[in-house]
Amino acid sequence: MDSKLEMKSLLHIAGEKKGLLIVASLFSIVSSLLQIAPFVSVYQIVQELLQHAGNPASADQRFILYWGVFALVTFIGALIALYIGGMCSHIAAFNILYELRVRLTDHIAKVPMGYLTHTATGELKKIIEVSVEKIEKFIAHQLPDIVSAITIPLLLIGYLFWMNWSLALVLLIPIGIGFWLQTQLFGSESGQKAYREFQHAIEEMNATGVEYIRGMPVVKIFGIKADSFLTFKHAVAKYRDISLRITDIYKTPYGLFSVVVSSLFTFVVPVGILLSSGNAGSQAFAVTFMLFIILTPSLSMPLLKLMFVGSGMREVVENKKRIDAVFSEAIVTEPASPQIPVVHDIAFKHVSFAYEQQASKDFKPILKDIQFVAKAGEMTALVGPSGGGKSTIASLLLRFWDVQKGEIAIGGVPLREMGTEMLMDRVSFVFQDVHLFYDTIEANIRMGNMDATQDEVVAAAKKACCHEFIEKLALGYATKIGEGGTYLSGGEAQRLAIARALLKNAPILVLDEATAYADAENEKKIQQALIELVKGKTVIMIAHRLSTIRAAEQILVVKQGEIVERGTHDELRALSGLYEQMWQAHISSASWKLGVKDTLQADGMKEGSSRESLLY
Ligand SMILES: Nc1ncnc2c1ncn2[C@@H]1O[C@H](COP(=O)(O)OP(=O)(O)OP(=O)(O)O)[C@@H](O)[C@H]1O
Repeated sequence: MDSKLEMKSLLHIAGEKKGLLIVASLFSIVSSLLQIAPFVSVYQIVQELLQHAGNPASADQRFILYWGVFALVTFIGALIALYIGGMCSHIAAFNILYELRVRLTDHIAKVPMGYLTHTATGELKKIIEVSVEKIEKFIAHQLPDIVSAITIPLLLIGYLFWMNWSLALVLLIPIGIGFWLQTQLFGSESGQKAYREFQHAIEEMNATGVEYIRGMPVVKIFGIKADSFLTFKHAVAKYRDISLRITDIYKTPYGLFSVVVSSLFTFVVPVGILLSSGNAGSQAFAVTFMLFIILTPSLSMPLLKLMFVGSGMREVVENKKRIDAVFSEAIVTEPASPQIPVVHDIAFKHVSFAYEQQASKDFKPILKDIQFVAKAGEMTALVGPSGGGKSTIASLLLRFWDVQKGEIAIGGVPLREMGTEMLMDRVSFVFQDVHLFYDTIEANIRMGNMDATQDEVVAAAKKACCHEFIEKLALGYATKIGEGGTYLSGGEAQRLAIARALLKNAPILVLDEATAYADAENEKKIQQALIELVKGKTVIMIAHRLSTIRAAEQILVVKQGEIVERGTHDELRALSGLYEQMWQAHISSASWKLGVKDTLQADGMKEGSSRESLLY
């Protein structure tokens, strides 16, 4: 993006509070002008004193007093204007910050839920906090600075030209050199590339640094030396190299620019002396010359400020791009008049899906032509090798993503025609990673149904085998989860999630590896809780332990994004295919652990399993 477009896109954000920002910029200019005014007073007073150099007592006291008061008043005025300008730009900036954050969170609430993965949430948090803050800083501080840094030198140079054009012309030489150096500094392709790499290196170092600290337990447990955390080490080394390179690129033009712009009067003085030597006795020229010497430092300040505008602007443009990327994320379309499904069977009709867009070079279909019906009130189990696409099928049913080909329907109503709210009303899910909120146990269960009475919450907890451990806590249902409260085991958290789903009592249930974290004692309780949960529901269950889904009405074997086998447990075993291999592997791993007989009993794999007992 070239600098004009950069500025345009920034002004577009700023434009939302245009009026306030114009007022802020005007006050910023007024303040800068008023800050120069005392120098004019000094000029007038010195001129008066010089005119009466022979007899200073004869100088016009009232004139001197007038310019003295003028200096004081303009100085106070400059402070007031600075304050008002600052207030206006800050009010505008904080309003923009507020509106931007509200719009961002609003948009995020409408994007597909699958977008909010673990990594994306960290990145989103950074965008909402840091990127928006950078925009606020730019608008509150840099925008008024840019305006005054441009207008003040222009006005000053105009004034100095009016006073003495030949001397003023001399000033343009170092200023011109300064601007040329600026373009060398920030405008060159190599400079811009180095800056981008520098920013990237900082981000990489931050990200790997956080990862390094998070991974510290693994590093310690496995006795890995810190040196072997190579990604972080490389990131730090890369940052060091780029910092040195960027310093090397910038040091000469940066140093020269600072020197040239800070010492404007070293150019003015020799020329002034030269001109005054031809003007011997001209007191008026001497006084003008002095004015130049007084005013040139005021010219240097805004020019020096401008130098940092380039790098500051680039940073803010990068952050604006990140914000735009969130806004460009497509939102979930909602039907104008949602249709209500009457029955709750689920149909996947020729569904194909890829996480990437079709146009992306990484496009790789994860699901290919998935076709099945999960009948209402029955259990459909998804099994198969890891990475085959089971969780993806479940997440498509929850509309975490929209399918690219085919259609998913509940009771004949396509998900897109149903509306997210209606869909969420009809589906409960218990995932392997249970998310509990930093709130009381009761509030966490109640999330299943905000209107539930306390008795209903307790009843759900009892059915989900949570009541016992909750009662043992000092504050019972009022115990907070997380920091300052209690920490739950994986199995307890999962039972709490089941209680939540029980309270919701939705007709469709999606279970993903619900017993993943459980020990033998916990698992038995989870299974009991699940028996309560699945009663009369349409269930989609992802399971690795085949014994848990043995009595499912339908088992789908998913491999590399395709359903390769389907049927009941017995039908699939009779096929002697992948399911049979998995079943044999399951049996032998169980017998390896406990001995077949014990395991079969522990798993409830008795002949004639019914749906009620399938989860044992
Ligand atoms: N958010 C995502 N973005 C991109 N690819 C993904 C995402 N989630 C999963 N995948 C990929 O999709 C494929 C199927 O993953 P999925 O989790 O559906 O398989 P699975 O059968 O449930 O595996 P497991 O049994 O190990 O949980 C994998 O190759 C995985 O890398």
